[in-house]
Amino acid sequence: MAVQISPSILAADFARLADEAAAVPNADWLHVDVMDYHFVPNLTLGLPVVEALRKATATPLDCHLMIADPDRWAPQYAEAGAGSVTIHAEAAKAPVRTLREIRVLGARAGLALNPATAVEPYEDLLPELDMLLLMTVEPGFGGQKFLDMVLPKVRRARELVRRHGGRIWLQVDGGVDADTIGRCAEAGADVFVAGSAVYGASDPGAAIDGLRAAAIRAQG
Ligand SMILES: O=C(CO)[C@H](O)[C@H](O)COP(=O)(O)O
Repeated sequence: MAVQISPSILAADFARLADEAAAVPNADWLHVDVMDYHFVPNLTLGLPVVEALRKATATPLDCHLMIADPDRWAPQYAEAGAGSVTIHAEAAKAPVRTLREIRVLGARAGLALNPATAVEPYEDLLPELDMLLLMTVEPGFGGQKFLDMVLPKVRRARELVRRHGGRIWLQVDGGVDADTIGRCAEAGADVFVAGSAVYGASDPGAAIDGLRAAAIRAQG
């Protein structure tokens, strides 16, 4: 599995987002956390910022919608130029329709699960997905401690994905750093979101290289 690193701009300087995007030329994606004060107790950014970022960087945008009504808004993020749009299973009321709309609009379609949400009930949705995101913290804030309890679910998700042809990327998000990324990779994740571990480092590009090397080592 190819390792991909998606630095989260949640940990970047919001006053200098174009510069912060330019500081990670070796990133596979830029992870954009959209929060609405409803699905999570935090507020970040929305469509205008995604549209501006799209013009400011060639790095594809990996938009993670932590919002209460993803069925209404997700297609607009695809139209705004996001390369990937992920909706939460806990929030979506019509996930099949929404995931299909995301794909029709040319973006990759992702489904996110909170730490306490089991993956098995969503097996039938796998054909609609390009990526499954397993949260390794409760969504809402950067800088939280990685939840080891999610690792068995990462293993079970990898097995489900394997049974469905292995095409779907398996992303982990929250508390991913040089210490925890190896455990995630060993459990079967292949796309790694890292906020503090990248933008909290003195050299964000070097931090990405270090994370990528650690994940590849753990894959064996
Ligand atoms: O989705 C998120 C929080 O809801 C963030 O992407 C995530 O927490 C990344 O930040 P860090 O690497 O600092 O934990």
